[in-house]
Amino acid sequence: MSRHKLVKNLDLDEVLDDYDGGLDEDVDEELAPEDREHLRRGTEEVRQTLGADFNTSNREIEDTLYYYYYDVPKTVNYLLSKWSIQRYFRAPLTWKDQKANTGSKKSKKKATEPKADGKAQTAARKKENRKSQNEETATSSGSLLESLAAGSTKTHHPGPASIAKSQEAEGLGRSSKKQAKGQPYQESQGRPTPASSRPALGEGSEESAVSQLGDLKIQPAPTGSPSGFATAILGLEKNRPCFSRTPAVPGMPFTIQNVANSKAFTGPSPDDVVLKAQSSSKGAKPAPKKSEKNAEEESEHLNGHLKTLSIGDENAKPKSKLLNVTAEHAKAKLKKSANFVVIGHVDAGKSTLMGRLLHDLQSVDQRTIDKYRKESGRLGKASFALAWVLDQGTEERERGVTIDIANFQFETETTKFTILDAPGHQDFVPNMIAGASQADFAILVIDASTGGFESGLKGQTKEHALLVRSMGVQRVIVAINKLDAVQWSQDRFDEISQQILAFLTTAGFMPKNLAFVPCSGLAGGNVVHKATDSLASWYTGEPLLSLLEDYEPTERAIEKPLRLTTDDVFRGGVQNSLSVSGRLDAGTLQTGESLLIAPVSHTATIKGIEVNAEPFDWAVAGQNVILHLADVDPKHLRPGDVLCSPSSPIQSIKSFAVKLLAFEHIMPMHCEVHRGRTHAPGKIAKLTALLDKGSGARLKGKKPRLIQPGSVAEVLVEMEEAQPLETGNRVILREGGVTIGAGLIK
Ligand SMILES: Nc1nc2c(ncn2[C@@H]2O[C@H](COP(=O)(O)OP(=O)(O)OP(=O)(O)O)[C@@H](O)[C@H]2O)c(=O)[nH]1
Repeated sequence: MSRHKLVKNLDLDEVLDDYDGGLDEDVDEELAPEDREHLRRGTEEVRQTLGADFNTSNREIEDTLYYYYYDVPKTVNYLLSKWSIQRYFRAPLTWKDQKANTGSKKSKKKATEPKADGKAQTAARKKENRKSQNEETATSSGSLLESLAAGSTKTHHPGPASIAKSQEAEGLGRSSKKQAKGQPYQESQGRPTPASSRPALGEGSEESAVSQLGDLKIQPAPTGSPSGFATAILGLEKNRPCFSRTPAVPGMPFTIQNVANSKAFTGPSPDDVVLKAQSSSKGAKPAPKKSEKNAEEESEHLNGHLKTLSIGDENAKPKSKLLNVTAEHAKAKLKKSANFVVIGHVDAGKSTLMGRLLHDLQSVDQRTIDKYRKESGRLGKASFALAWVLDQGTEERERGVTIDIANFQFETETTKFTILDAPGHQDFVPNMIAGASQADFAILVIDASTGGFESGLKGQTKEHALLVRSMGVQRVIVAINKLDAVQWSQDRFDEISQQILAFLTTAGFMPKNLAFVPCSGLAGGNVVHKATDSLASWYTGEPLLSLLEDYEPTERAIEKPLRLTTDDVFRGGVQNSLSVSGRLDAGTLQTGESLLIAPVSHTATIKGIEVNAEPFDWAVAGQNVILHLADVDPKHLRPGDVLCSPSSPIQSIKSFAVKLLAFEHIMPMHCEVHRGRTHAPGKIAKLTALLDKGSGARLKGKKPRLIQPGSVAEVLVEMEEAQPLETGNRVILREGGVTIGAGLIK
């Protein structure tokens, strides 16, 4: 994960408090040589992107880079947004202005507080900030409205304070690095064989999966701890008191329709700021153009109106419409939707393939791709231009490696798809697990180039396939990629298909749920359109896109008790100081409904719901949602928490029996228990019994002292802290950066 993604956790007020007009001297001193190098290179890149005419100081660029953890596109976006706001209001605006105007109270406070006691100040501020968060959001909107009212006389524009506040509300302002570590509350910034012979995608036997997995000869995963880099960014530290979260999907995971297109101006335009404030006020509408003659009279009239306007108490308890959600869902006849995870060994071409898919579907325009081509060319990585559509982080781009799950939505005539592009590198398997936990099916990308397939087999190809199967994924489209690199050789395709088919069937996948397509993400053959290269004419089957559309939705657990595992916690905008995202695992929910947060047992009320970025009154199992919450302190919510109904709560448990497929030798040992995007420390306390791979029955004999890789067994896992887990949940056990087993809680 790129460092800037952690910045979502930061608190603007805290930074503004501390901000003295440049990088603090102590921060400057703290900078490691690589940070200084990041700053230097980032500043050069920002200057190049903005052009020689763009008027800003190096200091300001450095500050912005620092805030965005050296993310150049975000820095450019911020500076451009700021520039457009300044131009709009024709008043120079600096962060010093922002600070002076947003917090004279704070400035005074700061003057009287000794800087030496920074820690205490920070803690106090955090407490105070949390307490007054909602109040401040409303105030910021209020001050903007007041400015608008005054502005209608054409003599007064919102001052920098309002702008700064609205920037803050929209995540445009600076934040502090300090709060990044371990703070749960975040500021949001923010396909086979020819068609005739290809088997149809269908259902597989769930029970047989774990047992069939047992027949496998599992390639031992490379041993050794994750790199320092991975440990730092994945938060793999031991002894955390509760589930810690694998790094978040960048931004708000299920609202971004087109990340690439949104990059140019991610901040709101001045018009957006004004319109948002107008629309959030009760009944206020943009005023029509007025004639000079009655402008004054009308502006007074408008002032009167605006004085009566107020932003509603965002914590006011929303009323439930008491809908029968199941009936509403049946009535709505929604387009089918599916999440798919893209897996495979590092550099198999996963991101490039998805970039190609989006490009050919025109979800990303040619200009953006050209820009990426130019920028990646400058880094000597021109071949990664398509991958950049999904790999948005600076480190990801510089290293040419996907680190975190990238999330992207697109729509065809028949289906709304969410891509979960998983990292292939072994250090980032936890992120791949996070993606797989939300997937309906998988695309397994295989590098067909000479040596590429073979090294993938030794690497993550098999581990990824086993992990997705262990997590309940039954359908796999095998994209045999980079065929352009082997002259679209049919022999190569057949050889790879046979080997992968044999492996996947042994791993518990049913052949009817597997499909194979020869393709090239880089050249574009058989992705959205059929390959035009004459060397590929032997393939008469469908391109990848058609295979995606063949997906038949499975039955969702709508009738079961509500379960939503939160994927992200963030500030969802001016009116929504606390929002969460995630996929509904089971049940239904509606606006006004009360939720119980597990494991903390606090309640919250649903103030608003977004499904695939559109407002809805309800949502059902299987949908990706954003919930805007009221009646809850942000400190009670962490990514990975489970939201449920107070009438059917999930229990938090400290130990559980799990039917486990061993990936490695297993004995009583420490392990990390991964569930979706979270993981927590625990231990395998007891090896209860070896199980028959076919029937799952306990094998007679002594209790095992060691479980061999490939065996299926029942083991007892004990957690350091109670966690919301229940029968039927799937968990992955890892130790020292290696997956040791996966299974189903009994
Ligand atoms: N010849 C050829 N090269 C490809 C193709 N697809 C990807 N590549 C190259 O393979 C390299 C890795 O591509 P990525 O898309 O980043 O691979 P990835 O699987 O997403 O990598 P990670 O997510 O980091 O595991 C890049 O240099 C691509 O240009 C292809 O179809 N043909």
